[in-house]
Amino acid sequence: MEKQRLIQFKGVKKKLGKTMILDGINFSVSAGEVVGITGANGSGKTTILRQICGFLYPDQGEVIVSNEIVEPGLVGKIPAGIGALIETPTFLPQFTGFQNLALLAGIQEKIGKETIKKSLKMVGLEPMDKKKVRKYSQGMLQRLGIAQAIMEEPKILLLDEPTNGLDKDGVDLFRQILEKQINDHVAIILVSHIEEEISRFCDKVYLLKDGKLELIQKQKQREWIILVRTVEELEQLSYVLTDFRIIKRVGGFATGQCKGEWESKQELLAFLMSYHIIPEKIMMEEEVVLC
Ligand SMILES: Nc1ncnc2c1ncn2[C@@H]1O[C@H](COP(=O)(O)OP(=O)(O)OP(=O)(O)O)[C@@H](O)[C@H]1O
Repeated sequence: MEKQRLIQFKGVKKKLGKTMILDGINFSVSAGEVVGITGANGSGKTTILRQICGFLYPDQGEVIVSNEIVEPGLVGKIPAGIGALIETPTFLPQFTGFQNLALLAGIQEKIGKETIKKSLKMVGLEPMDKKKVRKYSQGMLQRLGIAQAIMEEPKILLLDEPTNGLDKDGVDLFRQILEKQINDHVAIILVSHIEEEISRFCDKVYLLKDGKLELIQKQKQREWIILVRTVEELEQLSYVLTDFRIIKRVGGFATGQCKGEWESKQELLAFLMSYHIIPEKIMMEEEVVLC
């Protein structure tokens, strides 16, 4: 069964000032899919996100969100079902993080206090912290921005440089959140300059250059951890896997790491078994971080 396409760009052209920023853009994002967009500063990545939110409209072509053409008339109001973190999030400085989210949620009247608290906890912020947002660090603001984007359990999530300013714990929490959103079949666009981030999470990656989108990665590259009993087996792995490296032992086993496009552990296991290698265990990188 074909997955539901939640975002579609059809021949979208957009001029800003005298420059043609988007010059015939075509792409789509389905439920549960993560599409990455990368490109130089000023190439127009945020312009794409703004059009999905209805902050800007194409000069030519169509932007279709949840089966509806985005048309003028809703300026400044993000359509229902979209969670967005676009550029540096702005909040009211005299209020706490919780109060800010409660105010934003109050506008839509869709979620209660407990859901807001849950979102804050997911990003590692203490819901009842009395600290005002004006005293937040950049990383805390970014965490609050992510909480705001996910709190209404959107069907579509737009993330512009989401790990900006996050420390290692923040990045780990973000990874867990993204995994959850994918499992919940959210359609996600991730704009990022960080190659590692974009290649790990995205099913497809586009480069935006001179107003055109070029597909530069077709499938998600995940990091896999493979545990085996002997050093000889590690050596065998290094022959059959590209980009294979030996890492610190996990759980007492000889351990290696590689990058690859397998959809599941079973798929990787089948690949290794075709070379008569039977690993002790296969893990995804994030599982090792967690243990
Ligand atoms: N209202 C406007 N009028 C004229 N030009 C604009 C306007 N808004 C944005 N631009 C220009 O459009 C181009 C694309 O901007 P956009 O913010 O989409 O780029 P970006 O790829 O997101 O950049 P960055 O990586 O720096 O965030 C930039 O050159 C910007 O200066």
